Amino acid sequence: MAKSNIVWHDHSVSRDSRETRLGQRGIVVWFTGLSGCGKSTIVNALDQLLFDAGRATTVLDGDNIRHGLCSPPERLAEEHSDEFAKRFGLGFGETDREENIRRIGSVAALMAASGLITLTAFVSPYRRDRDRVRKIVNDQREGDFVEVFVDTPLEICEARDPKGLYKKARAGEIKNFTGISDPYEAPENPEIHLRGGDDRTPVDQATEVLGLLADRMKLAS
Ligand SMILES: Nc1ncnc2c1ncn2[C@@H]1O[C@H](COP(=O)(O)OS(=O)(=O)O)[C@@H](OP(=O)(O)O)[C@H]1O
Ligand SMILES: Nc1ncnc2c1ncn2[C@@H]1O[C@H](COP(=O)(O)OP(=O)(O)O)[C@@H](O)[C@H]1O
Repeated sequence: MAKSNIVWHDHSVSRDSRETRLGQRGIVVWFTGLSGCGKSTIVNALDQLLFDAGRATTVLDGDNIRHGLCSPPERLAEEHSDEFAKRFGLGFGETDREENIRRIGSVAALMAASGLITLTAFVSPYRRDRDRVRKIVNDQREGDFVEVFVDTPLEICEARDPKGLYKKARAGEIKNFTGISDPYEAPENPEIHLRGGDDRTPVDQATEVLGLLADRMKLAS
C-alpha cells in the first residue's frame, strides 16, 4: 500500500503538564455489555461521584455518540447526500460496529491524553475491537485502559427493555440485535467484572468501580 504522507505533530503543552494541573492521571474506563445491562446508568452514577470528588471527567455514551460522531445513515441523509450517508453512516453490522469502536477509541485516547477520566458506555460486542482500543490507550501509557464488564444476564436485560428494542428484535423488526440475532463476546480478562441483575443499585456498582480506580487515577509521586 502507498505511504500516506501523514506526519504526527508534537505540541508544546505536555500530557504531564496537563495532568499535574488537574492533579490526576487521564485514563479510559471502558464499560461493555448487552443493551440494558446498566452501562449508561452506572457510568452516569460514577461520573457524578467523580465530579463531586472534584475530578475532571468526560462521558462518551453510545446512544449520544450515535446522534453525532457515529450517526446512522438515516440521520446523515437529513443533511447530506444519499451517497455521503451511505459511505459514512454507521449501523450495527459487524464492520459498522468495528468503525464505531475505532472512532470512539481514538477520541477516548485523545481525551485521556488531555488528562480527563474518560468514561465510555458502548455495547462494543467484539473482543477484537475492544482489544484494539486497549492497545491504542496502553501504547500511550501502560495501564490506562480499564475494561469494565457489566455482566447482567440477557433475561434480565430483556425483561428491563427500557427502549422496547428487545421486543422489536424478537419480532424481527431490528436486525443484528446483540444477544438476540448478533453475538456478544464477553471479555476474558476485564480489569473489573461487575455482576448485574442482583439487588445492588447503580450507585452501589459505581461505588465499587470508584474504589477500584482510586490508584489508577493518582499521579506518580
Ligand atoms: N442492533 C442493535 N444492537 C445493539 N444495540 C442497538 C441495535 N440497534 C439499536 N441499538 C441501540 O444502540 C445502542 C448501542 O450502540 P453502541 O454504539 O453502543 O453499539 S456498538 O458498540 O457499536 O455495538 C444501544 O444502546 P444501549 O441500550 O444503551 O446499549 C441500543 O439502544
Ligand atoms: N443496578 C441496577 N438495578 C436495577 N436496574 C438497573 C440497574 N442498572 C440499570 N438499571 C436499569 O436498567 C435499564 C437499562 O439501563 P441502561 O443504563 O440504559 O443500560 P445500557 O446503557 O447498558 O443499555 C434502565 O431502566 C436502568 O434504570
